[in-house]
Amino acid sequence: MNNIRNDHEVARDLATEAGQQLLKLRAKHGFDEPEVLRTLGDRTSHEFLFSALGRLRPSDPVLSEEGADNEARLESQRVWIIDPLDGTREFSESGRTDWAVHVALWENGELTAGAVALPAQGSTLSTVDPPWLPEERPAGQRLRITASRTRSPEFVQRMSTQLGAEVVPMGSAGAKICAVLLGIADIYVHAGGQYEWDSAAPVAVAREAGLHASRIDGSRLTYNGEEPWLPDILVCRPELSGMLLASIRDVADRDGAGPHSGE
Ligand SMILES: Nc1ncnc2c1ncn2[C@@H]1O[C@H](COP(=O)(O)O)[C@@H](OP(=O)(O)O)[C@H]1O
Ligand SMILES: [Mg+2]
Repeated sequence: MNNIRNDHEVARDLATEAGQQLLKLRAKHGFDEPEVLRTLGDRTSHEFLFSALGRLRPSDPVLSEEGADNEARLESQRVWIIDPLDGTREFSESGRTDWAVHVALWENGELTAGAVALPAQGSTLSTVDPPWLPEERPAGQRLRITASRTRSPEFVQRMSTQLGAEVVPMGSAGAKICAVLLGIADIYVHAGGQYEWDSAAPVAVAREAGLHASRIDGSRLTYNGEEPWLPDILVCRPELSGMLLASIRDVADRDGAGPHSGE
């Protein structure tokens, strides 16, 4: 890690290294005991990231899915928000590549750096060099909405019918936001529950690349709150956001689900 120069590179290198450790763990343990593999994966990655950040950025508190909350973060101007293993369920299933490691930096109210490692896809997307978004979607292509494989909001099906869109089920918030960044999907929508660490790093990269990222009522995603609960999110190409927010209002209100039904 001699080449670390700035926060963007710290995020990228640590997420990538944690991902390598997770790949080794999968290779060593196999998939016969998924519960054991999940627990080991969460713990190994958390311990690596927590101790590396403690060494490289000793003054910065860390908010982690796997760590006890550190109240110092509420007074700090810099906080690392990490999800050591996003898509834990998929990590423990043989052959799946939709799981990720998230490392983000929050400074004075904004996400300023972030990286999402997709170890089983052999890549890390980060604010060092965010992916380039094509200026336009290919003409005539059907919209593709990626949503949770296992906890997709009820309104996604109605939304896809209304928009004539295809639904692409996938695990991990990070993998889904990367799918939008890589042009595999056009939209990621989630509602009903999530935490800051599930979206902080991928949202940092998505914003840097020029994507829209907001709550599903169009309001700001805010991080390092007293409660790290951030239950819904929309990520998409910027020119789609107005139309999608209107569609969500329409389909989510129809059954009384409302944009913030998960809170
Ligand atoms: N209703 C809910 N409540 C809390 N967390 C949720 C949730 N739905 C999804 N998540 C979290 O969001 C991440 C992506 O979910 P999904 O794969 O279903 O899209 C997962 O993170 P972890 O894998 O880190 O636990 C999952 O736990
Ligand atoms: Mg997560």
